[in-house]
Order: sequence, then structure tokens, then C-alpha cells
Amino acid sequence: MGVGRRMKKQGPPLPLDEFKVPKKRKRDFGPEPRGKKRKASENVKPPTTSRPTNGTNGSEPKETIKGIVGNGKITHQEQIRQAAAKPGARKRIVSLDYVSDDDRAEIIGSGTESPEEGYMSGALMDDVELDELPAGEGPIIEEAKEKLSENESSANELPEDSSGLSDSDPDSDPSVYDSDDQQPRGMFSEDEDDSDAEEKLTAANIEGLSRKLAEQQDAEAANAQAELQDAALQTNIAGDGDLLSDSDPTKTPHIAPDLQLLRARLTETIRILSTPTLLSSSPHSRSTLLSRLTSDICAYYGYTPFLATKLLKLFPPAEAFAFFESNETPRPLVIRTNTLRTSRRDLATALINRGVVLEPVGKWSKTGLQIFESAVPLGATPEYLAGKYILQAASSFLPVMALAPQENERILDMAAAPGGKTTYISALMKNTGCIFANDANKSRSKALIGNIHRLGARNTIVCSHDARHFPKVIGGFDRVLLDAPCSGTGVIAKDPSVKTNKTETDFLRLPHLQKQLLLAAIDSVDHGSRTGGYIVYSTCSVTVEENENVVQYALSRRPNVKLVDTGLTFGVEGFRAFEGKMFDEGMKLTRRYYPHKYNLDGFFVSKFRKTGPSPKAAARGDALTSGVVGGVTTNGTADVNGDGQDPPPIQNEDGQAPAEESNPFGPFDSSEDERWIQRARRTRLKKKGINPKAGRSRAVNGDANGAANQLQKNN
Ligand SMILES: C[S@@+](CC[C@H](N)C(=O)[O-])C[C@H]1O[C@@H](n2cnc3c(N)ncnc32)[C@H](O)[C@@H]1O
Repeated sequence: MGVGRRMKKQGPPLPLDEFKVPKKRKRDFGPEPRGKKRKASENVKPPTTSRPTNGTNGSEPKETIKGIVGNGKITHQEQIRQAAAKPGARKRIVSLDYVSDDDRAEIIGSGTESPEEGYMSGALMDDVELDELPAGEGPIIEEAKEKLSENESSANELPEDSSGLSDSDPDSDPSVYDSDDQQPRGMFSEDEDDSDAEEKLTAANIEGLSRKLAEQQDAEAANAQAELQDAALQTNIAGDGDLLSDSDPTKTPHIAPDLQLLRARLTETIRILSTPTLLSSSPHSRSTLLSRLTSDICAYYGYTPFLATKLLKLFPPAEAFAFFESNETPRPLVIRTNTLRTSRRDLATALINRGVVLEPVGKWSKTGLQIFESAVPLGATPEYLAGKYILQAASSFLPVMALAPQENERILDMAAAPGGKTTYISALMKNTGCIFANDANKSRSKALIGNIHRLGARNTIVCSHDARHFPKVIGGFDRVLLDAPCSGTGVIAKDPSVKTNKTETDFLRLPHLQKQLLLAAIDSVDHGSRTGGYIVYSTCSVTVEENENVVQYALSRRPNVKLVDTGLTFGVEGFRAFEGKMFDEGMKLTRRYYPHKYNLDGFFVSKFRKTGPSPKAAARGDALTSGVVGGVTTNGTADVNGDGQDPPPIQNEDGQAPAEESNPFGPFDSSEDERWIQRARRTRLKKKGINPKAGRSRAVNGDANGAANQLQKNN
């Protein structure tokens, strides 16, 4: 696995650089000119720069020890001492913060001589600078430093055959030259002849020489002009030097745009748009520049004008550029520890021993591990097959963290497949209570079932309904998660087809569905829940239509909910106003996540608290007829009844249990259920050595509490 920009830490960012405008795309400019010489050390990949250190965006490499997880709790100093004392080890010291605060442990690396393996396999904590170590560790640290510098210097010395080229073949590898070196002068070199010739110059031949020079210059100028014309022909970009000239390099069909020039123009347009003084003095109007920016974004990154325009509206120009740029690089690979089966520390140990290089995803998550390198396929390790982890984008943790499910609650995951969030909910509930994991798509539900089994989530019931019909199916939940189907504009790095396949219809159809689903989610919650009464609405899209608009719609149709704090420690506030439209004040409690800010997929998370019962029509369990039909409300205002009751868990439109034919899971037969309940009760009593009939006879004889009292005593 390559290591690069994508390996930045995930989570709260460092302050943005000025404009956060990324550097030029790397282009292959061909071999370096021969005159440019580099140090031998430049040719060697520095052993410790391939992984950025915690939160530093990889700016400064630090020395750590390739690690294994220690078994017991040892002090930090002890860890460092052991690490430094390890003979022959490549000295790289790390400490651990991936473990929870109450279970802090240490990781010490076993050594590796290989400069390529300069990172600790599974560097699970911020690296510790040798220079920063506490007093008393001096000699050990010095020894460590010595070894380190030995390793460093040996890494920087080019072995003779390291490039496959000998010193006698410098032309083949110009990178081994130092810029301060003198070019070797042969005893009979041509240079020597030249200098002789210079010495022999006389007034008579100066004129001839200068004429020759002039001819050479003319020839070079002609060549350069020909090259320019050739380039302009190929790219259709006028070579007049005015980046913002009216010619449009993106518009001529069948000709590839010059990406370098496009990028230069993009940055220049953004610079002008972001600087009021430049904008006022520019010959081009703001709208001209904006439309130029849009067309250049489309040409450079491959978006449809429709989507580029939509996304550009979300950010100031410079930030929009950073957003588009971050969509070109994948997000880091992350796994979530399944705490139903293992701890993060044990999982990290096991994976490190398999050659996986990893690190905690960030202080904000106690279960995520960011993978830097892996010698094994992560979807096929014994740990994976044993359900000890799931491959899951870090952004997907956020809605579940906002939901904050409690033990023994009843939770509905309305759109659950393939189950990343369901299984996380289950783990947080420690397999207690009950989760209804629903997804309308039956084939996706297979993956949901697979994950539930693999990860050992035993408190989960899988169902496959159109979630808009909840709570007709079942209601009265303590919490509902609606991770809604969406356009995916937050995950373009993962699915670049979004750039071109989303149309205006999608941004009408999807919000319509999302609104229906959100109303159904609200109506499925028991507002009187003693522990909950919460709804989390999330999407992996960044558009306002699918987020703030949907939330605002729900607030207007369901005055019995209000927005509350998500509890998430980072994230950009949702829009309070957009394109002249004002949103609810609580919208600032919603959270937006952007790839360019957090190195996470784009995401939106909002959390509602239900404060009163839902309208009667909604209580009958069909959001389609309780506020939204064809995107238009039928009743104008929300009809909140004042009886203080939420809908009972299962009922039909007429308040009866669903009829057999309309219930895909068979009839809801309460007498049949009663039979099973009694049978389970008898078995339980028998197990405790209690005669179940004794209770019944006492009940018959007037002791109503009979067996129940006996059971309670035994408990
Ligand atoms: C964003 S994905 C859910 C991802 C899931 N929460 C997870 O973490 O693995 C959206 C899901 O909504 C489902 N879906 C779409 N329309 C639905 C509907 N009307 N009712 C229920 N589920 C629906 C899709 O099948 C899809 O699996």
C-alpha cells in the first residue's frame, strides 16, 4: 500500500494553510537536466518519512521503534528504556494512546534493520522524540541515538550497487551528483581544448565567433517558437500569456485541455476572486470569473457543470478548490474494532504480528485503527473472519456516536445495509436490548445479515421494509438512526462516477425520499422513552438539499421534535442560511464533515429529540399520508394530537393488529405469543428448581403473585 497524502491523520484538522490551495499536480517533466545534481542522500527514501506522525500531516519524521504490543502495563519510561536497550534494534520509540484512558498500555517495537520499514508496525501512539525524553534516561537514550545515527548514515550511504550503476557511469544516474561537486575534468577533456581556444582568440576571430553565437541564438528562438505553436495546436490554448484571456481552452471538442495551464488559471481565478482589491481592479467581472472557474473545474476534474455549480456554492472559491482536490485522493483505510469480540489493543497486537502497520484513527474514536500498510489482505485475515473488526470508513462512526445508544434500549436502524452502523450500535449496547436493522433492498440485506453474524451481534432483528411505512411495522423505539440513501457527494473519492451521473432529478427525488423517511423515523420514536427519544439523521452527501433542507422540512412538519447537540467533538456547523433561505437556529447544532478539512468522507449528522407525540395520521404509521405526498403536504400544518400518547408498537391503520395477508412476517397473534411466553416462563422456573404449577395453583387459590414472588425470592 502506498503511503502519501491520504495517510494524513483523520479528525480535527490543523489550521488550514492559506487558502488550503493544494500544490500543483505532479507532472512528469522527464529526466532532470544533466546540469542539476543532487546529493546521494536524496536518492535514498528516508526511512521515517513514509508515515506522517500524529497530527502533523507528515511534516516532520520522528524516530520510533518498530513495535509489538507489551502484555502488561509498564510505565512510559520503562518502555523507552527497554526500547533503547534492545540490541541491534532500529531505534524508534512510540508510546500508546490508542488504548482507552483506563487501560493505558505501552507499545515497544522490535527492531528492524530495514530502512524501508522505518515505521513501527502499528505505531499506536504519538512518536516520542528522543530529545524529549525524561532525565535519567540519558545513557540509554544516547546509545539509542548513536544507533539511530548509525542507521541513518548507513541509510544515506548509497551502496555501490544500489542503483545498479557504478561510479564510472554517472551519465546513467545523474542523481548521485552533489550540486557542490565539481565536474570531473578529464586530462584531455574537450573543456580544456575550449579554454585553449579562448586563450588563442584574436580580434580577427571575435567577429566570426559572435556571428556564430547569434546564429545559434536565432536557431534556438525559432525552435522555441515552433514548440510553442505545436503545444498550442495540440491543446488549443493560446500562447498569449494572458491566463484569463477570453479564449476558452476547455471548449474546443476533441482536444485535450492542457492540465498545467488549466490549473494555473484555476489558481489565478481563485486568487482574484478571494482578494477584493484584485477583484475590483480585474478587467473581468465576478460572474465572468465564477463561470470561468466552473468550466475550468469541470474540465480539470471531470464534473458535470450542474454538479460543479452546486458544489461550488457550498464554499468560498479557495475552499471549493481544496474540496475538489481532496476528492482526487482516497481517504485512509480504516477498520473498526468489534468490541463484542476483542479490544482494540489485542486486535492491534494481532494485526501488527501479521505485518500490518497501523495507528489509532484519532483521539475522537476508541475503536478505529487507521491502516498504513498491510502485508496481508485485510478482508481475509483470521481476525477478520473471526469478526474482530470490520472495514469501515471513519466518517461512518460519527452517526452512531451521535446516536449514543444505551444498553437495553430498543433501536431502529431504518436503512441498515450492509450493517457497518448496526453492528457498531450493537457493540455499544454490549449485545443487550434490541436493534431492528431494516433495509428495503433485500439483496443488500444479505450483506447486512452476513456482517451481523460475523461480528456476533446477537441483539439484532433484520427486516426488509420500505422504511417510509414505519411505524406501521413497529414503533415505540428509544432511538432511531436514519442513515439515509443519498447522492454520495461526500464520497466522490470512493466513487468518482458521482461526478457525472447525478442529475437535477436526483436532487429532487432523493430529498423527497429523505423527507418521507425522516418523518417516519420521528414517528417511530417513543417520545416518552426514559433513556432516549432521539433520532439521528445522516447522509454521506454535502448538498444542502439533502441535509439542512430535509432537516428544516422535518422541523416544520413535526413541531414535536427539536434539534439537539450531536455530542460530536468536531465538525463544521450546518448552514443557518443558504442562497437567501434561512434555517432553524438549531441548525448550528448539526455537523458537516468535509474531506479537505478532516480527511474524512463528506458527511452530515443531525440529532433530534422528540418532545411530544406524533400526529394521529403519523401514528397510523404511514409518512406517505401524514404530511408528504408527491413532495407537497396534504394537511398544511402538522396535526399533533394532545393525548400524550405515542403509537403502540404494532398496529394497523384502523388500530388493529395487521391482518395476515398484509403482514409479510405472518399474523401478529398475541395469543400465540402468550403461549410462547408462558412456555419460556415455565422453562425458566424449572431451571431454578421451582415448580411452575405451584405458582398457578396458588394463583387459582387467590395468591396472584405466586410463582412470580417465588422467582423474585430466588433471584
Ligand atoms: C447509506 S446506505 C446505508 C448504510 C448503512 N447505514 C451502513 O452503515 O452500512 C442507505 C441504504 O438505504 C436503503 N434504502 C433506500 N431506500 C430505502 C427505503 N425506502 N427504506 C429502507 N431502506 C432504504 C438502501 O438499500 C441502502 O442500503
